[in-house]
Amino acid sequence: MANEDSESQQLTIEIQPKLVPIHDLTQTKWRYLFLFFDCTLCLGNYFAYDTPSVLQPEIMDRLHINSFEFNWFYSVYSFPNMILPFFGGFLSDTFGSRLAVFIFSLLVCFGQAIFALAITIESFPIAVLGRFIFGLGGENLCVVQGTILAEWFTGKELSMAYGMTISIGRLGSVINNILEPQFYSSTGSVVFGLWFGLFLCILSLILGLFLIFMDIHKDTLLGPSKKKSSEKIKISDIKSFNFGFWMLSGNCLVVYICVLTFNSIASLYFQTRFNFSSIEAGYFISITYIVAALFSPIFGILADRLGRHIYWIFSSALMMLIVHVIFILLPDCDKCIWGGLNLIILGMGYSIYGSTMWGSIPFLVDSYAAGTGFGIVTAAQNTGMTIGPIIVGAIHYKTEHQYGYTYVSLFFIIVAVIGVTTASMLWVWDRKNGQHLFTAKIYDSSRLESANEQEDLSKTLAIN
Ligand SMILES: C[C@H](NC(=O)[C@@H](N)CCCCN)C(=O)O
Repeated sequence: MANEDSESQQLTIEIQPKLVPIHDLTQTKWRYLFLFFDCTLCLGNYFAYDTPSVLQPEIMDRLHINSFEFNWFYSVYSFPNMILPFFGGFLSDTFGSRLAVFIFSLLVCFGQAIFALAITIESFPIAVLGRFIFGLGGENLCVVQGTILAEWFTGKELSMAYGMTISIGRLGSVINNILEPQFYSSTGSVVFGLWFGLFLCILSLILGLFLIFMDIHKDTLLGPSKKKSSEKIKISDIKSFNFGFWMLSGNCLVVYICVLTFNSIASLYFQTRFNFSSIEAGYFISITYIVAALFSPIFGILADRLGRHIYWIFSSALMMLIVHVIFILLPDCDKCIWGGLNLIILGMGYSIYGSTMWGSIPFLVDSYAAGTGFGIVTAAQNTGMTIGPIIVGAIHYKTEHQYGYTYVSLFFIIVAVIGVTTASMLWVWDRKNGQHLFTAKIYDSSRLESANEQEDLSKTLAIN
């Protein structure tokens, strides 16, 4: 009997630290419903962002604009976002992610409504204004999407969760590429597709409201937040962000150039080098996003299981380098598929990078500064998205007559080498500074404190 007693006591003591309060929704299956709402938050944005590029000749025709003017639709989106996501992330840390979700979702809808209206009434300046407002909301919404997710998913499922958001987002891009030309061919007008984009943005906003309600409910069940004043973000805190975080931001800037900037020129690239028609090239360039939509969650789950985020980041940066070296070595050919196969490697590298890089931010900044962290990395990404196409365009313009795409490929190789170098520097830094990117330890002092409190409680129970 005495023996049994001590056995049951031992059992209680062993289980105690693993017990979690059932009123913490982030520890229940409800978190997957939350993940669903989080994934759909940017769906409308991903879809509508890519619409002009799919309907470029038709929109240019309708508004009587040239390709330089058309590019304004993308520049006014990316250029302000070299800075804005930083403020968006800061706003989300200061006033809370829920208010930020609401405001940025409204801006996305408002911007897309203005853009669709402008194309309907054939006004170029109003269309530019619409894209600007759409951009104000769009990138910031994706910042909050990442920030709020880090509050619901801890280290062991974080990369899977980010992988899912990329998967659904890029699915939005692929659906746009497929649906928009169909809408155009069946209605004979670009207008229907643009209003459909608004419908998706409103749908994302409505599902976003469910996400807000779930988050409020989570906090109500947990009781009042015990955030100390020292845990509130101040602008000056940015100075104390560690070297690893800045390396990750620089790495994001260059690696995304290797994927997204390349993707933006890939249609013409495939038509020129491999002699495909624009429709065939369109199919090819979808490969990168289709692979990303399929594989991002899978690589995310693998990274969650195995940890070692820094290995994944390094290998994906290396894959970008391999892809662009293959492209420079590949001879021009008539309708050969090698370029398409190379895009599968690019899509794989992108899936690994997207799910593990964004998922690494909470391992490098304190949780109360997560929004600002996501904002800075997104601002870095948009800097790449703004300068990358300008440099590539200039190189192509100057060298295409004599050298075709050789110098453009060389540029991508140099950028990929910077990607591999920054990933290596991040690796070395991480080894010397707690190995957060190796063991997937959340960089969050408040959670560490509560873990210590729980440990103390279990020790007290064991003694009693
Ligand atoms: C996850 C990552 N996110 C982004 O690139 C964001 N800048 C949002 C882009 C949405 C379209 N404007 C990604 O998609 O890889």
